[in-house]
Amino acid sequence: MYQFKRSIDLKKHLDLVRKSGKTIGFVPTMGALHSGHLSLIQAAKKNTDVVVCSIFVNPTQFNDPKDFEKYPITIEADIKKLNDVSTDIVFLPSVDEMYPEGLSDAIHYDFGDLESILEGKFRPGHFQGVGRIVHKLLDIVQPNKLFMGQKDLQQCLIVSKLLKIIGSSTELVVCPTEREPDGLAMSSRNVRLSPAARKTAVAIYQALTNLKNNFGKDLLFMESAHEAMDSLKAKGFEPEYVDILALKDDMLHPLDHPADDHTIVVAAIAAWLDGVRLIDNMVLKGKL
Ligand SMILES: Nc1ncnc2c1ncn2[C@@H]1O[C@H](COP(=O)(O)OP(=O)(O)OP(=O)(O)O)[C@@H](O)[C@H]1O
Ligand SMILES: CC(C)(CO)[C@@H](O)C(=O)[O-]
Ligand code: BAL
Repeated sequence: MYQFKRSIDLKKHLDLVRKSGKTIGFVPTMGALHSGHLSLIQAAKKNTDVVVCSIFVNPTQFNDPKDFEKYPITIEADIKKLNDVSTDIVFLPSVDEMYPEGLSDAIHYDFGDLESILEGKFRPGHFQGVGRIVHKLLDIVQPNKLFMGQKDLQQCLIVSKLLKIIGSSTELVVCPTEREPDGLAMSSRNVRLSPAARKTAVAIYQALTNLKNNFGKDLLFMESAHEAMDSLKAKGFEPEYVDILALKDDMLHPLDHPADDHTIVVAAIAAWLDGVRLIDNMVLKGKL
């Protein structure tokens, strides 16, 4: 596996890859890799010739400095895991490499209403930071396909919008959420849960599954969401949102009327447990 720290070196290498007629798949990550990340690498390997994974804990997308400080870093183990699944290239830039202009000097992306709901509402500035770093990484890697996880569904929609804003021809491939055997969505932040909280954490998945099983049985979406919120609170969570939404035209809309046959319906949850913020979502109706 090739390792690059400088974008100029990675760019030169990828120019040669492109000249040889090979396609490039890209999996951006913040490291602390788990099987969810590795499933993205596998999808990229299936669909493209040369797979690039980046590991960069991007400071500009953290609205909470404590979250940034505590973000798990396991570089040696990450490199081993990437090697084990025969990743072609890992890109490990420094903050100075990615932000020579400094952290505060940012351009603004117009993501519209998508930026002010769900994650955007509770993590102000988060998606501007995601847009800024993904834009930079895309300029360096120029992949044919970009692989991202459904666990961060809103992030996928933001990146889809970013690709349009910057006129990129890269295709976004959204991959399914990998789960632990009990159903908890794999996430780098799970390692920060105490053993007791780790057991409780599965309630998020259970709440989503309940919403899915009950969807369509009545028209009381709001009530179902409130019940899910209350049951999470009773188990010791501090939920930020439990929302049921319609996915249309790369936008999530509040579902305030019965969904027609073509509408994709999604439930999304964010909740704090044991000082860790967990997110997950599930399609209740239709297919992404
Ligand atoms: N369980 C999962 N299944 C599939 N893809 C995932 C999963 N978890 C994360 N990803 C995807 O991996 C990519 C990198 O995500 P990231 O490095 O932030 O990991 P993470 O586990 O989501 O971390 P955290 O949940 O702590 O933010 C993103 O596209 C993300 O959606
Ligand atoms: C896309 C990303 C790598 C940008 O830093 C990050 O938000 C993530 O890991 O999901
Ligand atoms: N997995 C999305 C990136 C973040 O939580 O900052």
